[in-house]
Amino acid sequence: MSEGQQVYLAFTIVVVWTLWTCRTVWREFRSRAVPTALSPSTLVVAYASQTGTAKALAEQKVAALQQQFPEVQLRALSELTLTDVQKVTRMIFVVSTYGEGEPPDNGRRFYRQLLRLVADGVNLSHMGYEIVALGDRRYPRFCEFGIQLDAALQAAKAQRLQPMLKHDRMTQVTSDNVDDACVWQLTERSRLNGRASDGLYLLRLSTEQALPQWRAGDVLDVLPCYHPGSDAERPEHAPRSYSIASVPAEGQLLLIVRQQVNAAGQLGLCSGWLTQSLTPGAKLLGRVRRNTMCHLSDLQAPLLLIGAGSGLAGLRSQIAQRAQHADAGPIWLIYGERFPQEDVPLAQEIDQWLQRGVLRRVDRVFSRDAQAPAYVQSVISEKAAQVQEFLGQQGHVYVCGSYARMGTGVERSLRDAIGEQSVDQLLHEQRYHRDLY
Ligand SMILES: Cc1cc2nc3c(=O)[nH]c(=O)nc-3n(C[C@H](O)[C@H](O)[C@H](O)COP(=O)(O)O)c2cc1C
Repeated sequence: MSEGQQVYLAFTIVVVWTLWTCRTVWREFRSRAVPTALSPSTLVVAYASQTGTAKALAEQKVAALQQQFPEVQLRALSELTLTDVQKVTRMIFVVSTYGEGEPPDNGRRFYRQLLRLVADGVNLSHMGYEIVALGDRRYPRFCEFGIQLDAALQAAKAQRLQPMLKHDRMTQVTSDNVDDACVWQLTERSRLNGRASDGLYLLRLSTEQALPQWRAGDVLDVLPCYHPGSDAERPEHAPRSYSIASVPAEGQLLLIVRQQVNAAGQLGLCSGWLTQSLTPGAKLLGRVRRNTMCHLSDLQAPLLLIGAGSGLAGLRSQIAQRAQHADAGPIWLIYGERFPQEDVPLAQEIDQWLQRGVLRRVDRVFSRDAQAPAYVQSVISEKAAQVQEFLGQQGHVYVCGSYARMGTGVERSLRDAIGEQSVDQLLHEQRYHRDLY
């Protein structure tokens, strides 16, 4: 081969190699550049979901529609703007209701924006829509967000293509097939507080079946007052949900259950059964329910855990998950109870985690402390600058406990402490997780 031919060959190889690399990079870029742009022919299935049920239903819908509508796209409402909506001609909304008839966190911004545009006289008459609303009839405002969203879309002159479908959580769950539920055995139950009333209990459950692979943040739906394997008929009670307090790597499923007692002194149906009637060794039927909005994938990011009472369950599972990873990011735990002497559940374990460095910082506060009564909200307000510094740009907030007694107060104090915009950003970037009941 002459020198000229050699140079030509080398040149050709370099060009082909460069083109090939560019093609590969472009393909990779394109495959990652989701979501793809919306066009008038795109059918958008948009969900707003707090604990993942509406999201899962929306995913099922997209899978079912793919054959008929190849251009179907799944989006969280938080990923959509009104400009997007003005581009498409057909949408299906799958939305749950949260709080006291409010939108879930990832639907709030979109809804606020929609209301603003409606007030400005926006016209969405080019768009047809359907709403699938998820709710729970035990709440006074059943499926309220679906209803409000429908009213706003009507006011914007969008066309309702189907009457709204309302799913009641209880009928949905009870009519589900419980065959894929797991039979659990209560191996141990211990009392976590020393007070005469408001017993808080740790339940250890094991199973002879393969251990389900749940994730921190998931929930166990328990069928109350039913002993699997006995001849007794299955009672007609709706399952009760409990945040799972452990991770599968621990080899057991832990629950932290508050014994509920009504004004007449009667024990709560499921909590009374779990904390009193059920004897160790007895079996129960429970199914793990995925709570995808409470799954934390970024284990390196700072994590601010806030909770009170039995909310410790959800917080414990997040700590246990990070305890499995040597390089996990820092955790700051803020936990509230009532009495400093009697109410320090899992004290030993938490202190060990603190010594091992799994927890960076722990603040315990007590609302009935004679010297310094305080709620978790007070810690956020008093340590506002430290909260802001701890969270930085990547930090996640995880709140677990009673919605009425704690959830709304925590959000208010966070907004005061780190600013409206930062909290909206946390919500938008799905870094604010709330497992509230
Ligand atoms: C704290 C809290 C508040 C709720 N408030 C309502 C409500 O006001 N109205 C309603 O119909 N359902 C309410 N629900 C029930 C949920 O909408 C229902 O469980 C739904 O299936 C959850 O769907 P998701 O997992 O997609 O968020 C509430 C649930 C929780 C945990």
